[in-house]
Amino acid sequence: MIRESRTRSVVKALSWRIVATLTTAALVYIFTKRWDFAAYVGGFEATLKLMFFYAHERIWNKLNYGRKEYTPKVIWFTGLSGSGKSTLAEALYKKMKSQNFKVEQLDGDIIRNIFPKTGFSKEERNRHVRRVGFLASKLEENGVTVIASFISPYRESRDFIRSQCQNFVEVYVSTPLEVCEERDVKGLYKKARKGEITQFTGIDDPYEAPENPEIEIDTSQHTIDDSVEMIMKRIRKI
Ligand SMILES: Nc1ncnc2c1ncn2[C@@H]1O[C@H](COP(=O)(O)OS(=O)(=O)O)[C@@H](OP(=O)(O)O)[C@H]1O
Ligand SMILES: Nc1ncnc2c1ncn2[C@@H]1O[C@H](COP(=O)(O)OP(=O)(O)O)[C@@H](O)[C@H]1O
Repeated sequence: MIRESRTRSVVKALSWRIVATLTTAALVYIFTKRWDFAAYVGGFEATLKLMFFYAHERIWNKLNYGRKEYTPKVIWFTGLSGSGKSTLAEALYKKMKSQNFKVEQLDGDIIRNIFPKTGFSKEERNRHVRRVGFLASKLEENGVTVIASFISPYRESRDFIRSQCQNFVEVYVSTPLEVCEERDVKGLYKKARKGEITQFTGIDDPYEAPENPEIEIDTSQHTIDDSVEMIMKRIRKI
């Protein structure tokens, strides 16, 4: 959360005072043609209004009227490879960052590049997903909203993360397999079909779709911007 410091209030008060007092002094001079009057009125006005402005700012800082409290969340994108998880996560991250949310992004490919020995067996995927989920819950505990994008194909590991988090928002990116395969962003579906890679989610490895996700998006039906707007709208209510 961003708070106005006392110094910022003082600097704002000063800068505004200079502009406003010069205006007042100029008006007094225009009406009286007296530089001494203009200087006296300007001087008194500046001193009094500086004090009042500071007091006004500090009083408003104590009032909660018109302030909305935002609770941090773990926004978890799950879905097949190529479904659009990373694309949506990145767009949402940029949008939230631009609105000054305290937000962090975690992506399957990036984590796997850091820990390249992570495999794709059920045990390895579950271990990897639970580890990241635990980290996400710690970030959330400390006020950071986490945007995570992992295939996370098994319900048990997603449910584990849900149990660790205060506000878990499961976003099921339900783009059909045929569309993901058609996109084949990294050429992995082609390799999986040829048998050059095995245990590929959706081809020869399972994907357990969420039963009650907070949000479901099929990216073959919605643009990136619409999807991000949909998520933003939904998370404001959670
Ligand atoms: N066998 C197999 N199955 C699925 N995915 C594979 C596989 N081998 C490599 N890749 C690439 O690894 C990315 C998935 O990593 P994740 O950490 O998100 O997967 S998981 O949650 O542990 O299931 C995934 O990235 P995305 O396409 O962004 O999902 C693939 O590029
Ligand atoms: N509406 C959409 N939303 C998200 N991605 C889309 C959309 N339309 C086309 N795409 C494309 O689909 C691909 C999805 O890839 P990616 O985000 O890496 O998926 P994943 O992280 O699920 O593997 C990207 O090349 C993206 O540009």
